[in-house]
Amino acid sequence: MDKIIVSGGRQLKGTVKVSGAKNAVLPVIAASIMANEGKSVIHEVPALADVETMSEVLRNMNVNVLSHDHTLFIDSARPLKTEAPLEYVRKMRASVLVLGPLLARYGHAKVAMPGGCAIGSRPIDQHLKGFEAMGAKVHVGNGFVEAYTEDRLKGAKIYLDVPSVGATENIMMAAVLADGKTIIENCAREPEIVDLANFLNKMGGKVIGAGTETIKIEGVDTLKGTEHTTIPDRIEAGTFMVAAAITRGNVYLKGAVSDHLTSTISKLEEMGVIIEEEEEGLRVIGPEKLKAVNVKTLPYPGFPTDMQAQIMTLAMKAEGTSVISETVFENRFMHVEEFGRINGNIRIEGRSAIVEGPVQLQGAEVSATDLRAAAALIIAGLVADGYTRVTELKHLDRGYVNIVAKLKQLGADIIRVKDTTDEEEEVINETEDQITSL
Ligand SMILES: CC(=O)N[C@H]1[C@@H](OP(=O)(O)OP(=O)(O)OC[C@H]2O[C@@H](n3ccc(=O)[nH]c3=O)[C@H](O)[C@@H]2O)O[C@H](CO)[C@@H](O)[C@@H]1O
Ligand SMILES: C=C(OP(=O)(O)O)C(=O)O
Repeated sequence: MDKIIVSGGRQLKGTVKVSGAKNAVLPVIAASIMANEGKSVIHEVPALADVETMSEVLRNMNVNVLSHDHTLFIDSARPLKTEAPLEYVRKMRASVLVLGPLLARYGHAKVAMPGGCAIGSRPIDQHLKGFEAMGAKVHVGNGFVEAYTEDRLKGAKIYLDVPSVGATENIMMAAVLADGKTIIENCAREPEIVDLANFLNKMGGKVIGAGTETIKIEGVDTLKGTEHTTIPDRIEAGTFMVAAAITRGNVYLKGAVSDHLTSTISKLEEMGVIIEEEEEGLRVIGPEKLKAVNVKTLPYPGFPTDMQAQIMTLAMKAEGTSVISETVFENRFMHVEEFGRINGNIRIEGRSAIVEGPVQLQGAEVSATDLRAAAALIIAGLVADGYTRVTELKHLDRGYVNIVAKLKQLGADIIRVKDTTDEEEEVINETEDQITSL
């Protein structure tokens, strides 16, 4: 088991390039299998475990997927298998995004049923409701969800009970090849939805309204492969913004799109962080003193749940009481216990975390309970006394490209080691020696 060791106290300075967005590229890869002619070429693909898992899901279905230099070449022209087994869904819930494309192209899809996960129960009832409205029969049993239709899917009017990102994507993909018009109401408005709609339209689809509450799709008969560049990862950008702010640093985030980060920028500015828009990205300057803030996570354009743990780290260093409420997932405060280990002063009241600051964080061994908790704990380590050791890095590897190298490039004292105590101790001793000799 690998560990990341961070020694606190360095200000982050310099430039970092934002990678392509995990949550944009995964649905795009899933959608590409609807092409029955031509290859899809996807650029700015982040080198992440989730991208590898999604590529494996496709290969297992007989799709030809090649990866070279941040570009994926996907050829799905030959007949495909229409199943995705549990080994993939267990690694990555986004595997369920092949349901819509397979059902639309082949009239059949069988995918292992994703269970709950660390952050909540995460049902897929809204995805299935959409497929049923389009005429599919859906059967859930023996750990699988299977959807089938003898005729082509039919366009339908679908109202989502919650603006689910995954349900909007799955239904939008299925509807592109359906017969007639589909209207999805109360849909998710995330930039990743817009990116997927752009990709589908380049494949020959007819999708309008992505980015608003209502998406209208006119079904077409066939789709072909196309070329596409993944949008920059707004959550990775936000994570580095917090890292810059907490270390009183000065970091230029090349590629960060301010329009995708409005709520994050607004909350950081409320805390006193200086954010300047430059030609190709954002500059973030951390203040001497941070101010407490109240944050409530909401579907886009509200404050992202995927930034909740990171802003909580910042709140621990801010003067006063911050209230951080999580309304998207019912169990996304597991990092609070880990923050307690490093001297955080946080109590949970219902769906809110009450954060008293500022505290002097103290390095300790902490476990990354989910992807964003991993990033938040690393950020905490940047300003903690001594060494913070972060374990359970499998979550981190799903969603951050080279985070250690990127932070190091900005001046952080950070290293990733294999879990051999000797090696770890050696690294710590060497680092301590270096620091003493400065
Ligand atoms: C790969 C990807 O893009 N993941 C993102 C996506 O996840 P994902 O697409 O899984 O998240 P959803 O938007 O679907 O979930 C939001 C809420 O809706 C509920 N729900 C969802 C579907 C459904 O059929 N029924 C239902 O009740 C969920 O339990 C959750 O409480 O959006 C989340 C919310 O912004 C982000 O945290 C994830 O990073
Ligand atoms: C929750 C997340 O992702 P996923 O939906 O892939 O689990 C995330 O990116 O923070």
